[in-house]
Amino acid sequence: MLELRDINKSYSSIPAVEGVSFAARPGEVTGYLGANGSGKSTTMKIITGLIEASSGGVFYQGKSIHGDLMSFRRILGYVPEEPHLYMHLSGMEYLVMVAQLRNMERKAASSRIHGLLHLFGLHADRDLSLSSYSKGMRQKILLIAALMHNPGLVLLDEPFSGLDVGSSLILRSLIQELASRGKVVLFSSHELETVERVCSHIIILHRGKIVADDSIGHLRELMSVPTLEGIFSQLAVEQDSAAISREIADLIHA
Ligand SMILES: Nc1ncnc2c1ncn2[C@@H]1O[C@H](COP(=O)(O)OP(=O)(O)OP(=O)(O)O)[C@@H](O)[C@H]1O
Repeated sequence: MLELRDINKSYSSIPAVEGVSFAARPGEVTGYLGANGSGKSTTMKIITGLIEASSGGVFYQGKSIHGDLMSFRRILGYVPEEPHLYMHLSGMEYLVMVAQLRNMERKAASSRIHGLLHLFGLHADRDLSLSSYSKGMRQKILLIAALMHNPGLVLLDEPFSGLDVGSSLILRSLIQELASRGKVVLFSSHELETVERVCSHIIILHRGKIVADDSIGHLRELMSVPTLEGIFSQLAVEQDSAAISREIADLIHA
């Protein structure tokens, strides 16, 4: 189980996340939702140890991740929202480099990489440089890099970004398959329809604070709203979309 206990993070004394505590359990897909700037990526980076919380702790299987960050990272698979890829490398070279950094056995890693490239439809492009890949192709490389070592904890920050319909359908099923095999899966997305289909449990952040932590079914009942979009709008959307869109159209029309 992954647990966050009272996480606070400020940038130049401006709070980005405040008092964030939740648990993500094996076998469940936990959706992490919130408007732009609500603190989702900040939380994800704190879980990976990429940035440090101002206070609070992250625990995996009951132990602080900072006790042995290297071992924790070996069981972690992370797809970042804003990746830093080495664009001069080919897809294949990049994945081999990631496998080496993870100390994966060379032959086993190679056969796993070839297999995953085939399944993600990228095998024919494996020797092209990442700079020539489309956004969706790069996203698939990031997914392969995050999953090829069979991580126990899977963190996906906007994983559907750039994927076409067919690939999104595969990823949807894959996320559920990974959870059903006992992994802890935490994923953030703005695609509420996908979240509604895939997640057993959702957490909604609003301005850095958790405003919901429950199953979608229970939230529907509690709030008497039939859809996740309705729940999200009540808890985390403050503006009147129709009024703003009219103002934008008026402004450009003037
Ligand atoms: N490196 C940084 N320096 C200063 N402020 C930051 C930094 N990174 C994030 N923030 C601020 O922290 C807050 C939360 O940002 P974060 O990227 O976590 O939001 P998010 O929920 O992932 O948003 P989005 O949906 O747009 O990706 C925002 O107010 C943002 O401006």
